[in-house]
Amino acid sequence: MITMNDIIREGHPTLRKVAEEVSFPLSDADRELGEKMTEFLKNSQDPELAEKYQLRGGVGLAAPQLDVSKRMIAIEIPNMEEEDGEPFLSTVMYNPKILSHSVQQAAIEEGEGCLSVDRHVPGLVVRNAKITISYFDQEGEKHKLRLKHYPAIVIQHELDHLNGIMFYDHINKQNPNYAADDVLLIQ
Ligand SMILES: Cc1nc(NNC(=O)[C@H](CC2CCCC2)CN(O)CO)c(F)c(N2CCN3CCOC[C@@H]3C2)n1
Ligand code: NI
Repeated sequence: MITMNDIIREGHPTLRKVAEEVSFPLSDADRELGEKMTEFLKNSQDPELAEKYQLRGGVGLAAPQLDVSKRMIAIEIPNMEEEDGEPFLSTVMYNPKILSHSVQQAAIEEGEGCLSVDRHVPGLVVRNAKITISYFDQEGEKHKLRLKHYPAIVIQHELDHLNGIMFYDHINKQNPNYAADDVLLIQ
């Protein structure tokens, strides 16, 4: 199983690389890696397992964070309403791509963190509020998905990792908490 030891930290060159597209049919390695990434996120959201294996909570994970420079991300966004309900979005996306996005921008009010960053970096990370993405699933089926607000932000954070971008690259140097007044702040 993936633990924090498998996650590379800022300063590791792979985090600044543009990752390579995945080819289909998936190799066993790429298939298995996707499954392990999902397993990590689920474990990290289980209080007992997170405690037992000292996992930091995660709702997304990108292959470059495991020193695998491939365009694949795992997303595990729980259902905010009922606790043990079906997750809002639980999937591994291969070769994800933003097809279009809103002019409207949004940011998580308390800022972002990253499993590859062992420090708190304060500041607003302004992103597109709505995105339309395409991606391939494990079977090579192409999907198109429209997302907004919190899930859209999570996906953009992960897509950044595939292009060697870290969340703090987006933070305003002069005034980290600056956001134009039309930027939607998300709890
Ligand atoms: C927002 C949030 N970020 C958590 N961590 N950071 C991450 O996921 C990084 C990616 C996120 C940082 C901001 C946008 C994407 C990982 N990244 O570095 C991958 O590139 C959380 F853990 C978390 N939640 C809320 C839901 N909760 C359900 C119960 O279990 C705990 C869990 C905590 N929400
Ligand atoms: Ni991250």
